[in-house]
Amino acid sequence: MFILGLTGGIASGKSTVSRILKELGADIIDADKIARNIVEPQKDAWKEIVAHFGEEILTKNKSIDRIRLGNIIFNDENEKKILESITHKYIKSEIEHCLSVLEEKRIEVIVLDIPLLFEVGWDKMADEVWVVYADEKNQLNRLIQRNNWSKEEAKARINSQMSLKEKVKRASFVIDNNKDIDYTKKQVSNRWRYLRDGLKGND
Ligand SMILES: CC(C)(COP(=O)(O)OP(=O)(O)OC[C@H]1O[C@@H](n2cnc3c(N)ncnc32)[C@H](O)[C@@H]1O)[C@@H](O)C(=O)NCCC(=O)NCCS
Ligand SMILES: Nc1ncnc2c1ncn2[C@@H]1O[C@H](COP(=O)(O)OP(=O)(O)OP(=O)(O)O)[C@@H](O)[C@H]1O
Repeated sequence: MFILGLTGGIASGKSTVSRILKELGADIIDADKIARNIVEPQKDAWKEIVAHFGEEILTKNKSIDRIRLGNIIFNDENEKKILESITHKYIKSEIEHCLSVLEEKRIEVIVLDIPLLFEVGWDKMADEVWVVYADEKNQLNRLIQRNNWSKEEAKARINSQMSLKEKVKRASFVIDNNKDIDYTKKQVSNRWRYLRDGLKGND
């Protein structure tokens, strides 16, 4: 099974590219979705988070208040490290579980959509890595617009990640997501076809 890592910066367009790949027939593992599942009330990660951050980060129905927790960790590097040391082990084992299920189904290519692929060192799991790139201005504007954040809030999130330029340097392939969606679609479908043709050639 060929593992394709898909990453980028916050709001650079990973979900957009992931949607395009799905339309092309790809199977996708979405780390943000897994990160939400593992912190549901009463699960092990939820218990560890509440033990450290306290009940004040819970909503009335006991689920994690993501806005409150985000405000804490994106303004305090140490608290961010603590949250990651709790959640990443659960996220990794769920990804590994998904991979083993898909391996048995004889899926040819699996896309791992992981925002922190390089930061956490999970690029080692991938056979090649695609980075979705948007320049700083587009990334900031799209983030402000999508999340309704101030410029400062958006900048704090962007700065909490490895710089997108550094990710581009480490990429096997870069998708330029600065123009319209059709331009992005063209790059993705061409490279997807190239990848699939190469795999067929190896049969
Ligand atoms: C802090 C939390 C509760 C904020 O939730 P919120 O709903 O506002 O954001 P969401 O989870 O949808 O993430 C949006 C984007 O933020 C960025 N982001 C998330 N966690 C981190 C992090 N630890 N460091 C840097 N960027 C991050 C990613 O680009 C992600 O795509 C949440 O992001 C979280 O639990 N993060 C820790 C788990 C993690 O590292 N997730 C990333 C997937 S590996
Ligand atoms: N080429 C584009 N032109 C205009 N808007 C775009 C383009 N690509 C993405 N967007 C918009 O920018 C925002 C961010 O895109 P998207 O959600 O795909 O990013 P992401 O990298 O998955 O973000 P996150 O890291 O938060 O999960 C969305 O509101 C999306 O609709």
